Amino acid sequence: MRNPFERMPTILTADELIDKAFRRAEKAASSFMPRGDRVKKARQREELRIRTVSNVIRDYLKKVLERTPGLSTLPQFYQELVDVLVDRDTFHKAMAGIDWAIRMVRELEERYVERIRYSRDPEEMAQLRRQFYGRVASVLRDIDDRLRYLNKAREVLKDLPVIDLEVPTVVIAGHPNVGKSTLLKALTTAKPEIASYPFTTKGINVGQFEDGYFKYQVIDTPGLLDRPLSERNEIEKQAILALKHLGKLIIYIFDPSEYCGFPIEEQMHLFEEIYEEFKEFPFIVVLNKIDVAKEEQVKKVEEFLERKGLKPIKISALKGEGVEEIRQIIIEKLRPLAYEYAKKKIEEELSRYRSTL
Ligand SMILES: Nc1nc2c(ncn2[C@@H]2O[C@H](COP(=O)(O)OP(=O)(O)OP(=O)(O)O)[C@@H](O)[C@H]2O)c(=O)[nH]1
Repeated sequence: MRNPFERMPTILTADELIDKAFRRAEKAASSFMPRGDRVKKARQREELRIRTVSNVIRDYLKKVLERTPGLSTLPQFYQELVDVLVDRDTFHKAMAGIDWAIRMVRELEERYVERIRYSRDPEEMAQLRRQFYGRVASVLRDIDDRLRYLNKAREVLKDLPVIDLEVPTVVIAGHPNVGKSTLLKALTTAKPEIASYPFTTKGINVGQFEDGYFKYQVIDTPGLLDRPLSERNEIEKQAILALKHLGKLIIYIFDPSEYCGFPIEEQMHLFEEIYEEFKEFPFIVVLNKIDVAKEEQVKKVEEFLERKGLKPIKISALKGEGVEEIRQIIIEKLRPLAYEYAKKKIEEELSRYRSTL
């Protein structure tokens, strides 16, 4: 899966598009060798200008429409993210405006070509063509606001994280410096990809691993699941909501050694918030940095978790200890889902194949 907005072209402003179309028309007219008498030549040349302007504008606007995904057709995860970044209503209006402009330009083209065909005076033809230019320019200026809006939307939307939505996904949570990215690196084979993420200044880390049959994806979203809820703004809250449509399993990491800079109590508090927020999800609770943590620190967290009926896995992500156990639990919990996803994908491919027969 790629970012659905990746194919959107840069959106030109009305004036840029007008310029482009008029320049192309002049170029076409200057290399054109019309035949016949003076009147015929003038007619052909003016008609060519009008057709070229109309084609350039309509082709470009059609490309914009084709390459802009319909918001409601996007997977839920992307819809949630899009809703915080752009206003759906304005976005739809912008698309409708473009559609309207395409039709208007086409109509003007037909109308003015016809009028030029009836004219016998080259001066009048040039005047009609200039009138056509003026009317087309005014149609485009009418939608200038919408074009500009769409371009701004594109700027943010093209930076949405590229996440494979057809692979079951594990989301890592925990305070900064507890070892989230170290564990992600240890779990996933490929070097984690740092996808940009418009909600935080840091990128989102994405890595995958395979169990021989299926793929699993692990992501770490710095800035989202590493701070108390009260510190998050609306946009971040919405981004967390989006994570709920993506994540199928949460790995929560504690650093009982407190080397991360957050006291155990604070870590417990954050855990409670995230545990509550994602209560419908299976959790794997991890105590990291076991190589440097003191026994009483480990015990303190263990007792806290025991009261909730949870048994943590003790690891050292840095030394790779316990990582394999986590991998096995992920596989055990997500394999049925991985199987479902794979089956769905094969069925889709089959039906696409059948439709080509
Ligand atoms: N001793 C020890 N250090 C570890 C272990 N795991 C991670 N660290 C160290 O802890 C520091 C923070 O690790 P990161 O993986 O960057 O932590 P993070 O949670 O991803 O941090 P943010 O990206 O800021 O959220 C690094 O210096 C790691 O080398 C471990 O098991 N033992």
